[in-house]
Amino acid sequence: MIQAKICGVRTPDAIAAAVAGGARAIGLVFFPASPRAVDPSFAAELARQVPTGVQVIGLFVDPQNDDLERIVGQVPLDMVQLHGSETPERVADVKSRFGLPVMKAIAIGDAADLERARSFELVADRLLFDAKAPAGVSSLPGGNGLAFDWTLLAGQRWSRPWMLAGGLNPDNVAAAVRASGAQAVDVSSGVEDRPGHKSPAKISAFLAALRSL
Ligand SMILES: O=C(O)c1ccccc1NCC(=O)[C@H](O)[C@H](O)COP(=O)(O)O
Repeated sequence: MIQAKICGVRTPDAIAAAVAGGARAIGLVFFPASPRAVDPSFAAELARQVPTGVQVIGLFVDPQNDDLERIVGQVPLDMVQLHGSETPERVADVKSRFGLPVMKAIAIGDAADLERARSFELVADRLLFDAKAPAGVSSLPGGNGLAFDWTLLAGQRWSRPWMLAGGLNPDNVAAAVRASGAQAVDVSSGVEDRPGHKSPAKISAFLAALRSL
């Protein structure tokens, strides 16, 4: 089955639906401006409900070291996701300071953005290709429910595992996988009833669509 990460989870029933449907990772958002943000003590409770074998990934946007230290010390994370304007050097720094693998999110609009992504290929443990945030409309660099041209990824070879994200939902994820060649996908708003409110039914439908591939 294509691997799936359900991002921006804030409730035990969303975790249960993700795990039951075969998700390989859940994402906890530590970006205060997000409607999906969780505080670290609650995040630690949620993380403890995630069974071994399902990764818990902490999402940060241009984090300060003291914020990372506080959260990584409190929440049992398997991986850090950097979703801001972090450089390759900063990715390497976070990896060595905190001893956790790092997934770097890269906003894709055109082929030039894929070339930019190459600079992270040897330093990040995983890459996540997401749509660009709409200029002047959203203050969030991710979780905007927007897709990019999936065919930009077709035929590209990467030395690190990568995930496709951006505007995926139960109705389009199969087409997105076919068009991009993705072996792993990430979803947030496409499995919500409204921003920050995950729908267990939509999570189940999303994962069922992947199982049918
Ligand atoms: O989800 C958020 O609120 C968020 C906030 C700030 C930075 C990144 C954020 N989400 C990142 C993700 O990994 C999302 O799953 C990804 O952007 C796809 O989102 P969507 O298009 O809503 O499925």
